[in-house]
Amino acid sequence: MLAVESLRVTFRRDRAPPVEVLRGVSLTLERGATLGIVGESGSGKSVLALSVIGLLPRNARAEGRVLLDGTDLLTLSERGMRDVRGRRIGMIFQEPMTALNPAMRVGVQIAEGLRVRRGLSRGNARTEALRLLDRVQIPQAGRRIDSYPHEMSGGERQRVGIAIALALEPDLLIADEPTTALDVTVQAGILDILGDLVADLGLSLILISHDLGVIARLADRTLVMHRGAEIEQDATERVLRRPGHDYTRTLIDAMPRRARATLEAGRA
Ligand SMILES: Nc1ncnc2c1ncn2[C@@H]1O[C@H](COP(=O)(O)OP(=O)(O)OP(=O)(O)O)[C@@H](O)[C@H]1O
Repeated sequence: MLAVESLRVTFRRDRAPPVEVLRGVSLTLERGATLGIVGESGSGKSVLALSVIGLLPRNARAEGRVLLDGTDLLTLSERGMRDVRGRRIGMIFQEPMTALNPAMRVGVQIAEGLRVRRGLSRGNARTEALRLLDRVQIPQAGRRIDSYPHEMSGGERQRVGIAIALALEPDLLIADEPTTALDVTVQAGILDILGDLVADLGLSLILISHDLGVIARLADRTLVMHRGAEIEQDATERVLRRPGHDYTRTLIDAMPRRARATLEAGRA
């Protein structure tokens, strides 16, 4: 469903030469599949995600093609891209607090997209918001629907972020470091939810993380990035068992001990 072809992104800077931060990256993603993108900070993972959803800053120039079911998103107008964003491609960010309005009850925030973009009545939008909160496993959703973001834990806020993305029924979700701000047990819960959504709803998922342990839990295929370029891209199991590059080996060595133990057990 998604094919990125030779994507180059350059940032213009005042009086300094432009910097190329993506240097010809290509990837493909099948419907219902999960692609992991891993690499250290600054390798270009977020810039790649922003290119796909058309949210690059104004000083950026993108070349290449980003094909969603054959349509090149880089050629769409801002208005055309607004239709794609949310409805076709949902985005989940690292820090859910920045994506949520602190002064609005979470149920209202989920319902807003349902009313404005899916045309649901106020009552139906609330019912659907409740169903979505259940879907992302917020306990006592009937009561929590009227909570404000600050009344929820970090993990619950991220679940609300996922519910907001799901509300528009996208067929592709991009999760950029969705668990980095959370502690390990909460992290596992969020990853389980994302895995269930892919399995139950047939969503495609791009999961971005600097942590190969996170990627290994969910991704069928993994793209390893370094300094804006692809290092390798293959079935996740292959990347983990037979890394084709020293850089990938460094990332495997940096995996938390527990994730590595699971991997070793799988190998034995
Ligand atoms: N608005 C911008 N203007 C100029 N350079 C930028 C801008 N945004 C990102 N960059 C540069 O692009 C490069 C890639 O950044 P990006 O955020 O994609 O990395 P990343 O792999 O997602 O890292 P992190 O995990 O820290 O977010 C970095 O060198 C960064 O400094």
